[in-house]
Amino acid sequence: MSSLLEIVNLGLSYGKRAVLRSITFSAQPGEFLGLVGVNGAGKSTLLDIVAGFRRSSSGSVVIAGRDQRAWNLRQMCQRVSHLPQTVHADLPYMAEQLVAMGRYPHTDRWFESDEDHMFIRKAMERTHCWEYRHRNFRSLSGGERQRVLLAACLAQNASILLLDEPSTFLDIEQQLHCFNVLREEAQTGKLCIAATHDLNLALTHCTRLIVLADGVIAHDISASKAHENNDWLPIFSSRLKIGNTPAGAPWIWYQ
Ligand SMILES: Nc1ncnc2c1ncn2[C@@H]1O[C@H](COP(=O)(O)OP(=O)(O)OP(=O)(O)O)[C@@H](O)[C@H]1O
Repeated sequence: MSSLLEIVNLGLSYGKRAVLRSITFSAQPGEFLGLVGVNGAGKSTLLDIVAGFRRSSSGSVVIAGRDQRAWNLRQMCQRVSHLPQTVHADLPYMAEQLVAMGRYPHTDRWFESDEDHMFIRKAMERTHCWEYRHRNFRSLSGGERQRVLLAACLAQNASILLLDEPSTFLDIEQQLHCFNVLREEAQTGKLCIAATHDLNLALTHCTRLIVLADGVIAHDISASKAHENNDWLPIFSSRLKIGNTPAGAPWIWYQ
């Protein structure tokens, strides 16, 4: 199967400090990658580069078989959606208007089409925020805002979803729901990449873990086999242990 995303020898330095070095991996439609690593490991930087918001110092990003720089902005936004780690909370829009912005790459009209409305409603229902579609974004709680922003990403209907800590601010039920929705997106043939600090959410929902450490990919492992080799765990903490859930899935606990 051809790669939807191919990253080759990517590097980024700030002055003399290399934040990312020799990052190389490819990913296929249907994969759900958990991008994990300690604070400052480079997760957001990598997602930002793939989204086209930051320029790498070296290397290349190939999206759907074509160098990222060969796509124009609209074409990029049709293919890649990005949920940033932080969004200004004072955006002066209703929740539904914000989600509608996810449709902009697909429309050249002033008003949204029936199809746009279908995507907007479906996305808001999936992230459980349709009921407050008429609320001002500024008036929503942190978790309610996060659900609206995730809905905007889904409404964009891009083939690659880049999500920077998508479960931030969400209660436990909504964290599980969020990762379930992303897994479902991947199962429809999209590629989801989520940066997260929740290793168990990643292990139980992602297909693969990319572990960043000191600016490089320290481990690239199948989530379902993550317990077969626990070399990657001490990167996070010496207090972590890995075992299995009653259903046989990998599970981490701390001492
Ligand atoms: N504009 C910048 N100038 C200098 N250093 C930067 C800049 N932007 C990011 N960095 C550094 O790059 C490193 C990687 O940052 P990044 O935000 O990608 O980490 P992260 O893995 O997403 O971290 P976290 O888990 O804390 O969100 C950090 O050490 C950060 O301080």
